[in-house]
Amino acid sequence: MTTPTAPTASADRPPPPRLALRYLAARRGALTALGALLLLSTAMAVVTPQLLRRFIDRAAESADTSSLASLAAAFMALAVLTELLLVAGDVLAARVAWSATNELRVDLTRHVLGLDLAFSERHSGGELIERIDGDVGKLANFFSRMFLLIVSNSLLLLGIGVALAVQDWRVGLCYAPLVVGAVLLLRRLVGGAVPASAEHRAATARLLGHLAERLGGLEDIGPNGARDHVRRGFWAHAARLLTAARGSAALGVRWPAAAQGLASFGLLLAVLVGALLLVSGQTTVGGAYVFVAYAGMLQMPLLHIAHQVHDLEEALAALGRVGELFAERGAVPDGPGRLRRTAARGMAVELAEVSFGYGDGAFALRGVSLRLAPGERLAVLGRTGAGKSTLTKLLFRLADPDAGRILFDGQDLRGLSVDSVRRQVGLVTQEVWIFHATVRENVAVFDPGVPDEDIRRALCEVGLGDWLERLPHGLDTVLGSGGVGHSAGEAQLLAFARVLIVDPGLVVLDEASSRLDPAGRRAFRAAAERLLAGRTAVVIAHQVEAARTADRILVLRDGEVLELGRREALLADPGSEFGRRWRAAEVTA
Ligand SMILES: Nc1ncnc2c1ncn2[C@@H]1O[C@H](COP(=O)(O)OP(=O)(O)OP(=O)(O)O)[C@@H](O)[C@H]1O
Repeated sequence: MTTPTAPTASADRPPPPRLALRYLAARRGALTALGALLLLSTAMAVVTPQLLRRFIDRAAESADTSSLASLAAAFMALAVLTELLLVAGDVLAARVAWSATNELRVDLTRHVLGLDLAFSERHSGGELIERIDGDVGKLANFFSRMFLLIVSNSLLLLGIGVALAVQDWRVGLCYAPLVVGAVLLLRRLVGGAVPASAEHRAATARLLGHLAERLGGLEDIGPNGARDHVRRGFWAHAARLLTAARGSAALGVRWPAAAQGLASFGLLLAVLVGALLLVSGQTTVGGAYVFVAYAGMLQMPLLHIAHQVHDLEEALAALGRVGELFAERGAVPDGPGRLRRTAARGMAVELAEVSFGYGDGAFALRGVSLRLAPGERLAVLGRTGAGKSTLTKLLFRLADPDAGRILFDGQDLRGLSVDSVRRQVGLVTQEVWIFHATVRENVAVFDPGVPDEDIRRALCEVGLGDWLERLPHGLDTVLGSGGVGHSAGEAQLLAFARVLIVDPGLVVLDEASSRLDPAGRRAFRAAAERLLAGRTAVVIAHQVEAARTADRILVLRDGEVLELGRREALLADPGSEFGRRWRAAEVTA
């Protein structure tokens, strides 16, 4: 049986390096320019102490002031140029980082939006925000200059070593093991901090997920006295986050401290060696200065390399998580075709021996067969758990049947793209999501191609004409949190207007009016009549009253068809369950 709730990671997930290459390759030009800038500033960092050395030695030899002045001018020009290169590098790196991470965020968001209900049931909103924004944010440095910094700082270390060895091979000899030892030690310390930092991020994601979920249910939490429980949950998550953050911070400071210690040790060594060589007359004051200057410069590339390696490990972990998210597939595979409607208004709908289960061994629907001609209206009744919403999910192609077929206008849904099917099914449930956006955007669902006239007409048709008139800025009025409020009934009618704009071949109303009061239900019914007129429709309800205008009735029990037939025929049948419930409800047809 199909398991729409099971994770559906697939084997065609792009491995992290390939995923990264896709975004890096698109920025080849900027990255090459950035590499050139970094190389140039590295070369300048190695050359600068040599200029100073000459200056000091010439000054000690009491050389003429004009050559000293030109050396000083060259030094200043080099310093200014170095700063300019740094600024240009920062600007370029920020651009690359922003454009690459934003592109990745957009791609990820689009991918997540294309996934199905089962996916959103498995992941809380807070967790997804952390993955789409938090994990991707970790990649900013990776995309812009992580590798370039590792390379340029390694080159700087090499350049310092070569410059020292050229000047005095004995100093060069001391330098090499010091640097190799430092890099190995830092590598160990940095590696040790990575699991703690991963736990820190995971604890953050859990807290955000918890908060988002509880905030979503705020309306139910207050009246039901669950505030203390929510507060305790928050403290428990926050306490775990604090422990993880402390652990990560404690390990995170070890390697910068070690790098600083090593650099100080190198500086001390350089001062000693420089003093010894100077006193023994084997080097000049300028030469001794260069030893000390290069030793002082050691700390920066060591810290940078350690930092970048740390970031690289975090970035690879983040890339792995991003890759996992990209690998999520909907429970329903796309078919090769696109749904074609054969009539202008409603579609013909057919279910042939449809069975479906949620993977727990039980059937939610079993052997359901029915046919609806274009424009026919079916009311689906049944007790709780009878399989009504499961039928909705299959019609909206949130899942495919385990056995049997569903056909729209004679086309098997399995052979069609999911998107083309969902475009032809207008689904309204009791949960209507009103976006914090204008009325126009809410009705057209952000499609800028929908003319205002169509939006106004749709709103009037569902009975929201007067409501629109009263809005302070008409279609430009912002709804949702912080904007103009709306009732549950108005939200339902807005959902109807959305369906009218899309003009689907099948409309499914799933318990859509169950939260409304009698007045709201009357407005709903009137709007539903206008919406459903001439369209094929499936109306799912607990209340038998919803079958008042239906052509056909389907009564489900434990996933199986208990009764199916034309409404009048069932009403005329004294043994009909639907007829019995209809009479019990004293509804007049
Ligand atoms: N996501 C799910 N995972 C596992 N089982 C599910 C899931 N959704 C529904 N079921 C089970 O499938 C069966 C049919 O459920 P369905 O939601 O279709 O019933 P329903 O008629 O719509 O009920 P209600 O009127 O209460 O909404 C029930 O036994 C239910 O427990």
